[in-house]
Parts: sequence; C-alpha cells; structure tokens
Amino acid sequence: MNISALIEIRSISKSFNGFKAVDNINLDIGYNEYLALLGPNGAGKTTLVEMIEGLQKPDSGSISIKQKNWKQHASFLRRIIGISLQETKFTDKMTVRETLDLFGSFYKLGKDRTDQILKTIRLEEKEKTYVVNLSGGQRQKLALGVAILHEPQILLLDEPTTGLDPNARRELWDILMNLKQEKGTAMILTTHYMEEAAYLCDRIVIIDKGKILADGTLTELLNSYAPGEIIYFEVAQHLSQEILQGIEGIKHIQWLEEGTRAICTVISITQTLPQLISYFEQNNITVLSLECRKKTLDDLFTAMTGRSLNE
Ligand SMILES: Nc1ncnc2c1ncn2[C@@H]1O[C@H](COP(=O)(O)OP(=O)(O)OP(=O)(O)O)[C@@H](O)[C@H]1O
Repeated sequence: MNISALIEIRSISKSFNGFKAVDNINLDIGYNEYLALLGPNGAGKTTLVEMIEGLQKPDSGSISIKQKNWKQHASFLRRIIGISLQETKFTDKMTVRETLDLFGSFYKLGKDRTDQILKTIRLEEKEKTYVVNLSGGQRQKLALGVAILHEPQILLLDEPTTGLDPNARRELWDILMNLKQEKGTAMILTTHYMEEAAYLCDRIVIIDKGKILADGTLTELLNSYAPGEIIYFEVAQHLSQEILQGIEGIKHIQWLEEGTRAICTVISITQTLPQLISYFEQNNITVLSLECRKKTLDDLFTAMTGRSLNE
C-alpha cells in the first residue's frame, strides 16, 4: 500500500522582484515527523514555511496537506495547522489567561482548554500577568500555547527560540518533545540553532539560496557530507608535518598556525588520540591546548558551502 505523506511539496518556487527566494523545492513530510529547516539568513526558510501555512502563494508548484490544498480547503487546513510566526504580537494589556481565552473563543473552546494549555506550556503561575510584563521565553511559550490551543496535527514554528536564554530554550524543547510523544503532532521548525535541530528533530533539511542542499537524519548527513571526528591541538614546539602523517587515522590536517596549532580530522578520536598523546610524550612536546569533538552541523554546512551557518 502506498501511504501518502502528510505534506507533499512539489516543485515550488517563489520570487520577489526577480530574486528567487525559493527555487524548485520538493519535500515530503511524514505523520508524526519533526523536521528542521536549517540555513543561514535569507536562505528562504520563512518563505517556504509561509507558503505551507497558506500565507504566501507559490509562483509555481503545489503544496498538498493531507491531500488538501489552500485554494479549495482553507478552513479544513486552518483547523489542522498551528502556527507561530517569527514575531508574534499579542495585546500588552491582556493577561496570559485572557489571551488564551480570546484565541480559544475563535475555535469555540471553553475555559477548561485554557486551563489545560496553561499547564502544558507551564505558565500556570503567570496566568494573571499582563503580556507586557512577560519575559521573552514566557512570550514564546504563550505563542506556542496559542498555536496548539485547537490541538493541531501539524505545527509550523518559525524560529521559536531565537533570542532565548539556554534555560528558556530547553523548557520550550521539553514542551515540544511532550507534544510529539503524547499527541503524535508533526512539526516543521525553522532555526539557526544546530543543537535545536539536532535535539528536537528526526530529520534535518539544509537550505541555502532557496534550494535544498541536504536532507536526512543528523547521523546520515554527517556520515555523507562531513565524516570523521575532530582533534584540535596547540603545542609549544614546532612540529614537522610529516611526523603527524605517521599517526594512524588522521585523514586531514588543517594548520591554523604552521607547525604549532592544527585541526585534525580523524576517523575516530578513540583510535588516534592515544597515539597522538604518546607521540607528544616521547618527543617532549608541551601541549598547550587539546580538544576533541564530534563533527557538528556547522562543520557539515561549511563542508558543503565553504561558509559557516552563522555568517
Ligand atoms: N516580501 C518580500 N519582499 C522582498 N523580498 C523578500 C520578501 N520576503 C523575503 N524576501 C527575500 O527572500 C529571501 C529569503 O527570505 P526568507 O525570509 O525566506 O529567508 P530565511 O531563511 O527565513 O531568513 P532568516 O533566517 O533571516 O529569517 C531573502 O533574500 C529576503 O530578503
């Protein structure tokens, strides 16, 4: 049996004054899938998401959600989609509870739904606080609360944690993970944060200049485009490059300072690190700094484009 995807995007493009913001994108999103759209500023993420939300019309191509489209089935789609835009403006002079009650009334939901949502977004203690007095993180939680009031099957979140401190970001992640586990919600999230995409999402789609550069799980993407692990070192004495070539498992050395500071791409840290350390010991080399890490999505993006995600 051929089970169709929850969202099917076929060859969509969108230009602004001749500039292609989204360039012939094809994408399927499955039921209960959490998908991250990751890319630098101006990559086309918001434009793509706004077309899925029905807020912008593609110049060409089609988007179908549960085999329905915005032209013919707008009210159905509004019922199954919850959105949180990059900047959500609420009325400052309303409390958290009043804001949720108001949005709930659009869906004919009762006060008990507001109670449930306050609990879900962990803002029960702030229910009487005016929106103007909320912190950035609390506002983002309220925006998420409004997006999930009507129990949407699909969440479309545009940079939901931009500008938040790490604690507030973590709290929002927890809420989103619970939604996935308890309600089976699907989500498309745009983000600049690699850790966010890696932590929350089953699948990562990297976008640059309106096109999809890569699509897969974090492990798949790293294995295909940026295999290996990283050992960085800085030493006091000058090393000859050839000597390092004798150490097993080093695939590539990038010298940041000739002979003293380098980033080594290795097949496995566990294999190469002991050899490197014993080489330093045997040759009385003083180590000033040593760091080991797995490759990140930023390494991946740099490998693909020659630029950092945060440039
Ligand atoms: N309404 C518009 N009019 C003109 N140009 C636009 C409009 N909306 C987007 N663009 C341009 O389209 C490109 C893609 O923008 P978009 O906002 O989709 O990128 P993004 O990946 O979401 O970026 P960011 O991470 O900064 O939000 C950018 O060059 C932007 O300037």
